[in-house]
Amino acid sequence: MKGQANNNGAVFSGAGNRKEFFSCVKRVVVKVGSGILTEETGLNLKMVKNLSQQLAELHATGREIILVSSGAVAAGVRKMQLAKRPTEIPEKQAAAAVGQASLINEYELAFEEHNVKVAQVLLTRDDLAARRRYLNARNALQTLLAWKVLPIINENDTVVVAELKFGDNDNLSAMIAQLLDADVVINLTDIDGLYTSDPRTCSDAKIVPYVERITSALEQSASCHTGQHGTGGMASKVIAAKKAHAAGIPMIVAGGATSGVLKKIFDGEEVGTFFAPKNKKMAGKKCWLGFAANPKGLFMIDKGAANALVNNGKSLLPVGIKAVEGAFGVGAPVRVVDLDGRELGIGLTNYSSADARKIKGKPSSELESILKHKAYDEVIHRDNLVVTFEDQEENP
Ligand SMILES: Nc1ncnc2c1ncn2[C@@H]1O[C@H](COP(=O)(O)OP(=O)(O)O)[C@@H](O)[C@H]1O
Ligand SMILES: N[C@@H](CCC(=O)OP(=O)(O)O)C(=O)O
Repeated sequence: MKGQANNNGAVFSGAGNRKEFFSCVKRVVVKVGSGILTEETGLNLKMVKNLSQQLAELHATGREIILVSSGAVAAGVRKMQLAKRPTEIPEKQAAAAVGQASLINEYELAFEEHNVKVAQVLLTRDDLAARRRYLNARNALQTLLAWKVLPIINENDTVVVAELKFGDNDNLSAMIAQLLDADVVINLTDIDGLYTSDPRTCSDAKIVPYVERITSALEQSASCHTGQHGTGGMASKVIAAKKAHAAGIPMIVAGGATSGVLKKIFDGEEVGTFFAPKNKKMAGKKCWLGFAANPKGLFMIDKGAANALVNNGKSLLPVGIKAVEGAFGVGAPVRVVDLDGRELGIGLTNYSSADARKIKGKPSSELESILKHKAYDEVIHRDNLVVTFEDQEENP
């Protein structure tokens, strides 16, 4: 049996055991996409009310719910009666500001009907990249949950610049689940799950009810074609599922418009696509390092070192480093890639980029004579390394 308990006690023990798993789920991140939240005239108020009611029912069972809601840009576009979604960044950002106000206002009104208090949290990638700010965000969100308030999160689209974007809310919801050690991510979209290929272009596509591991073939089957208002399509959901999987958190992609979808999911019905988690939970600090930290440079390593890191749980020694890129100091997060450029992991470096360039390819016994000092044998110690590479078809 493949199962494991997390902090909140939810145990996933394999396909076919959804009911058992969901009966133990305590903390859940629900992500809702733009497509189902908007209609011709603006926000789809019926949908906002319907989802709020379902979420309030879940909240009343004592579960902790974090809502990641898209829809600000789409709502702003409609409110400003723009002919189409703007392509210019200032207009898109202005539309997000207009739309976010309507979005949170409608949620607040809808949740008030059920006596649930909500809070608006707008984040940029930068807020989670710095370790201290990551912990700040976690403390604030945990306080809201302790107060029984339901946080409604979106990317702070109005101020964020391209290189600091989460990219899409699928990704953001997986990172929030890691930040808060949630039991599950439920991604509600305009289609009832992952199909064998994009049903918009392939009429004989079939739904995939269960994904044990995300292979590159599966990634390729999920295209980045979106609905009218979406960002990232199914591709970004699969990438998000991969991040959640690596942290030991399952994710469900399901149709948000399916009647009573959340109840069905919590009753253990086989709706949507269930992405299984890895059978070992990743520690909070490693989640930050692997998925939120902003790498400042890169180590390219040889085959032997790649094998030692990925398959044998070893630290990175200077002898295996072939190239160093970037300018960084001691303690910075650095990406580790193999000779083909595939990311193997991210770690906190014991040596600056300048020193790493001097010692690359050298045995640890020579470090002292080269640098005139030697703090560590390892360039990245195992305890400060997150292996993100997971490809069952081909090991490095
Ligand atoms: N393999 C696939 N299975 C299901 N949907 C897919 C697939 N590939 C692409 N898609 C598209 O992804 C869309 C959902 O993504 P998106 O529009 O970004 O939704 P959201 O706004 O909910 O994030 C679907 O409408 C569908 O056309
Ligand atoms: N932050 C943006 C949504 C970005 C996004 O990922 O959209 P979607 O693919 O619809 O979940 C907004 O509120 O419009």
